[in-house]
Amino acid sequence: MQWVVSPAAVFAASPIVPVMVIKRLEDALPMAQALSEGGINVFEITLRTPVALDAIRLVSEAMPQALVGAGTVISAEQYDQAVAAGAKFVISPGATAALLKHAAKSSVALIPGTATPSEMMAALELGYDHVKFFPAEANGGAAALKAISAPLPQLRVCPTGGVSPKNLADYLALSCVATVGGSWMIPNDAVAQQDWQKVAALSREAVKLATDLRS
Ligand SMILES: O=C[C@H](O)COP(=O)(O)O
Ligand SMILES: CC(=O)C(=O)O
Repeated sequence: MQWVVSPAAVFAASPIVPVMVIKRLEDALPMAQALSEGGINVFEITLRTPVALDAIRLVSEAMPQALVGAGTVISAEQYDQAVAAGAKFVISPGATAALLKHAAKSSVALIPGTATPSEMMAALELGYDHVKFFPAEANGGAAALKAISAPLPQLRVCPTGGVSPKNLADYLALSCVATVGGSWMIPNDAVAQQDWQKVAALSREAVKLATDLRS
């Protein structure tokens, strides 16, 4: 792969990758700044809203020191749009052969979503050794990931979907888990009220918890 920023660098940059859904473009920068104030400088801005690409562009330009990525990328066309907007990495909920092959030719890394040994093996066959386990809790949580990853020790995994302070310890205890994805530090009510202090405080608590659990 000829990726400028490796998935390993993304995983190493933060113990938590915040999954961001931005409905109002005006929220993009304050949300990213609040996460950063709390110690999180990797952002997954999901292409789930019409303003997502503009948000990626805005945050990338305003916060060049941060690693701004795109999430919920499910097609090659969206991949190219995210890259054009400035995404430094791309995350997908799934792992189609078309997307994996497209991203292998790109300069921007893809972290594909996988949920089964077969999907992880298919990703490995195409050179992907950093994947997401999605949706983590609905697929059996840390116990399932522990069992699935045992025969695939070369994989580094970011569990996402239902990860919270309650189960963070179980995931971080697994040797395959380098970082987790989650949205608990960006609750919908705080975003609706533009309560960025709350987002910053929850981010700070999340980073402290992850750091304490790892030490
Ligand atoms: O689709 C949901 C995202 O992966 C984040 O999941 P979460 O809200 O359970 O953390
Ligand atoms: C679930 C997730 O992380 C994504 O939509 O890419």
